[in-house]
Amino acid sequence: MASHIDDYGMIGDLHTAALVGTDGSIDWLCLPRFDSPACFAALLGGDEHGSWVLAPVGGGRCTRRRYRPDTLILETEWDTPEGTVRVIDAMPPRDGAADLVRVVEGLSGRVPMRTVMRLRFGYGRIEPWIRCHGSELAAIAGPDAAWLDADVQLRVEDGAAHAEFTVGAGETVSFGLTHQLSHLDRPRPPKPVQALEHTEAFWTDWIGAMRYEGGWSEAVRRSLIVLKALTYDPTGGIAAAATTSLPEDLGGVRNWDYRFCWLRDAAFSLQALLGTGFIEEANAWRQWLLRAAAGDPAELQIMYGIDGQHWLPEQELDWLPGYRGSAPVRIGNAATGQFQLDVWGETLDALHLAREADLQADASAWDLQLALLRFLEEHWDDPDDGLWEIRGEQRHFVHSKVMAWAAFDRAVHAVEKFGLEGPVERWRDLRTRVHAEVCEQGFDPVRGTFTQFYGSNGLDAALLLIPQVGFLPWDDPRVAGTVDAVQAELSRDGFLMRYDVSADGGVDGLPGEEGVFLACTFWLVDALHGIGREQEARDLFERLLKVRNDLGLLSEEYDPATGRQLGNTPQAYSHVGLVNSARHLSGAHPATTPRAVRPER
Ligand SMILES: OC[C@H]1O[C@H](O[C@H]2O[C@H](CO)[C@@H](O)[C@H](O)[C@H]2O)[C@H](O)[C@@H](O)[C@@H]1O
Repeated sequence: MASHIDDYGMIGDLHTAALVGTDGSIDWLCLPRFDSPACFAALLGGDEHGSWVLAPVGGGRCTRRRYRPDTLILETEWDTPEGTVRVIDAMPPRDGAADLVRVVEGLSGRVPMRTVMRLRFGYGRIEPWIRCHGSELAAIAGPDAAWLDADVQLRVEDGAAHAEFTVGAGETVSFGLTHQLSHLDRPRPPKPVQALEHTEAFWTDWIGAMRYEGGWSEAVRRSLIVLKALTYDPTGGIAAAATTSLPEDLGGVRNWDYRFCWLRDAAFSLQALLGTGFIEEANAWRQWLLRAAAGDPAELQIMYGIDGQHWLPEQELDWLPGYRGSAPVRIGNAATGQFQLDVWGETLDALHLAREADLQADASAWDLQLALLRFLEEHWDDPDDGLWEIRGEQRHFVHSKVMAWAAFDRAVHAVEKFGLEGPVERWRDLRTRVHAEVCEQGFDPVRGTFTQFYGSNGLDAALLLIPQVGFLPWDDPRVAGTVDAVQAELSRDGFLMRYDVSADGGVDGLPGEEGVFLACTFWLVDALHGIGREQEARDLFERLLKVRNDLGLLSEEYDPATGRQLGNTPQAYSHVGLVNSARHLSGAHPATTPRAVRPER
């Protein structure tokens, strides 16, 4: 059975990521990219779907683990009756082919170890043809080929590579796995020790460019490393998470594929990266966006593949039973075809933020903005599916309209502040119209709160963003009323649901419940801080920090009843929330002045 979601640590090479359990088992790895088929898919099934165990013979949970400071190198240690042993796992930044290195270090005594590497390509379905000679193994099936080089003799049994060995204090035993497309030549095998040195230098150098001097620095650094690790380096596209189909409702059907780039999530990531000085990543994402969204603005999708791919059809993998029985397992995402009005606002806001942050001028960015605005002028008053991607009836979501307001507002500012050309009078009028409509139809004066959609009985956590985007000032009584109402109706043990799944007769059209949404709870931190309830904001932030696993990782959701994380992991949305809340609580420089804290690297 797969481990608890929060028992997994991530290693990655800026093209893909692997999840390593506290038991030393790698249960998830898609090769060669985040969105490729998995070759280790035990996360969504059992060992028969592919995994790689490297642990003491006695097995069990490790005694402790950590990332090497400021890196994505994972060190897992076991104290056993025979001695203490450490397994170091890393994926060196890609240099041609994908490498995964595992180095066993004896720390004391002599510890008997075992490894079983069961490669199953095609999401656990395809057993490769394996050849093994001594300490080398080659596996091939369809488009995939992989090679394992070990310091110990390997044997093949039951379609998997096995080895048993003993490691003494001061000794090391290394394993290097390389993947390549099967029609290409075998790449050079990794040299594990040099690979670790290279990986360490890469990450420490990268995070060394951070310009953030506020509180909770350790947690912020870790979250930024996660955001970087979820970025597909060749294109700058940012994956929403490293996994598919980890359930929002354990045992339920709310299982989705997050290995794609949502414009919304990426726009939030951009705020966090710009706000901490990472200009290059912001620039790369903008270029990704300009390529992905090129074409007819009416065809703008809410998400694309990490390379800008448009077609992401949703399919169910019926041979995988799902994480602890949470079926179906889905790949692709039908939300791609949805109309989510807020995405125009978030995209235009992100491009505006980039311009304010002085990112190298790019004329095509303004051309894209103009095209998006032309579409928005015609469609801002259409009902949509909203940012929660409901699969029920389309509605006039308040958050969507607020983001349409933000889009017109940023357009007006672009003309006023940067002298760009556009129909500014028309945008000013639209800005006023949208604002008036939202205040009239999206606000319930009896309850003193904005509502989830026009005429709704329900609320949603996205209403907390109203003052953040500048739609109303923090001291407006309607803001305080909304914060109170959202907190009262959507809190579970102090954490926030994104909406009440039962309100308005089941707004999302899906069966089952779900956990509290971590990004939304960070928004509550920001809202409490914004309306002056400082201590409450800090206390909630501290509680959220405790939800992180021992490695500082957050998935999408959390179940306060079991104290376990839920949903895809690690999730950019949640880590962005952490970084932005830390920045807000620290009074750090706004995202628009990233160079203000320290000079550029
Ligand atoms: O449960 C409903 C929806 O859940 C997913 O969407 C959520 O994740 C997205 C990526 O982080 C985020 O942008 C969105 O706001 C979230 O609601 C899922 O991808 C959808 O298909 C699903 O309908």
